[in-house]
Amino acid sequence: MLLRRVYKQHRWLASHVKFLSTQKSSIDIKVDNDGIAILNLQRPPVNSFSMDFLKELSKSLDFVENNKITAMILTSAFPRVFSAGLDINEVYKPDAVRFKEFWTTLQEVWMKLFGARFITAAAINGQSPAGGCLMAMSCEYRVMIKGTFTIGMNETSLGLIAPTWFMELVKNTINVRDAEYAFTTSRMFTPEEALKVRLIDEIAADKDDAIAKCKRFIKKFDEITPSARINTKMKLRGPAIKKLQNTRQEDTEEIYQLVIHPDTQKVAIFQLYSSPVSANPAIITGYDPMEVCIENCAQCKKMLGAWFEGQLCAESCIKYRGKMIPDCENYASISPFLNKL
Ligand SMILES: CC/C=C\C/C=C\C/C=C\C/C=C/C(=O)SCCNC(=O)CCNC(=O)[C@H](O)C(C)(C)COP(=O)(O)OP(=O)(O)OC[C@H]1O[C@@H](n2cnc3c(N)ncnc32)[C@H](O)[C@@H]1OP(=O)(O)O
Repeated sequence: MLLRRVYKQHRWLASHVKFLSTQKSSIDIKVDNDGIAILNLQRPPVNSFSMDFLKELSKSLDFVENNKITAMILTSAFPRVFSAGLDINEVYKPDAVRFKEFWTTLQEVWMKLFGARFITAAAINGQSPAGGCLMAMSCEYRVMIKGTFTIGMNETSLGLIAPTWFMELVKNTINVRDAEYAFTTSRMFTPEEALKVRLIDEIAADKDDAIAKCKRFIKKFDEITPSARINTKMKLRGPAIKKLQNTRQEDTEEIYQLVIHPDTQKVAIFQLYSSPVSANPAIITGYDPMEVCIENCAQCKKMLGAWFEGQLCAESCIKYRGKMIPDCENYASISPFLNKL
């Protein structure tokens, strides 16, 4: 078998991957007996893409490429989340220089993953919104585990517009009508729904089964001449990569302008302060009533959970420019946002 022969050549890799699998590493790489690299993403808590994480991912992809490993499976070490997409901390009040470096790194990682010469598959073992979905979509095959998890492009709900190259990728994977509907409405798909529109290729019972199904896909190439596979993939994917290569600066500038827009920032702050750990009004830098208002909404959401309509509260902060700040312990001030569960 072709893959077995390749594995023999790369048996030594098992002992050489340690440098990428130190305790500090956010990506654990293991090369299995068939010579397939399994990348377990393990950046707590939700594998969100920070600049450092993207750089590590970039190095990991180089490692797979440079060692002529035939195939790679991307998965998550966490039981409920594949990846939460962009790290909100990179989006909230961004420094222009850092953000542009961040986005350039993201473009680079995407081009490496999408244009990888090795076979790529994603074992999606948990939630996969926005950037998490893009990462999976950039692979050649997707298997998602059944359960209450969802996958999709929820950028518009955050006030963001997905980059053109992501839209093109989705349009080339599912049909244009489904893509437009999903992008504009921020629709999140259950595994069954995702399979129906071909956003994913298979559903698995659990992570092991998802990896086994990815391997079954990879095995199909045992019977195919490697150069024919690679050149075909490059012919199909090359134009999209070239297009981004020619427009990288405009793409970065466009996203930066979008990210610093006040409406996007309000959503970003709501997401950030929705965390029980970081919800701390004392952290506020300067007194912006709208900012205080949104932080309080996040605080109340954490206290009251499903009873409280956090997003509605945040929208009201924006609408009334922070003139009516909710106090979680004052029923009158929060009653418009309490639902009737
Ligand atoms: C190869 C190319 C690779 C990548 C391409 C990437 C992007 C480029 C393309 C398109 C644009 C993309 C835009 C985005 O990705 S914007 C980000 C969109 N993400 C979200 O909206 C996800 C928000 N999070 C959630 O919905 C849930 O957290 C999630 C379903 C992921 C998990 O829910 P769960 O109930 O299990 O956990 P939580 O209590 O909600 O969260 C735990 C913990 O994690 C923190 N968290 C969650 N999401 C993020 C994030 N995106 N960034 C940073 N931190 C995040 C959350 O605050 C909690 O923190 P703590 O309370 O401190 O534990």
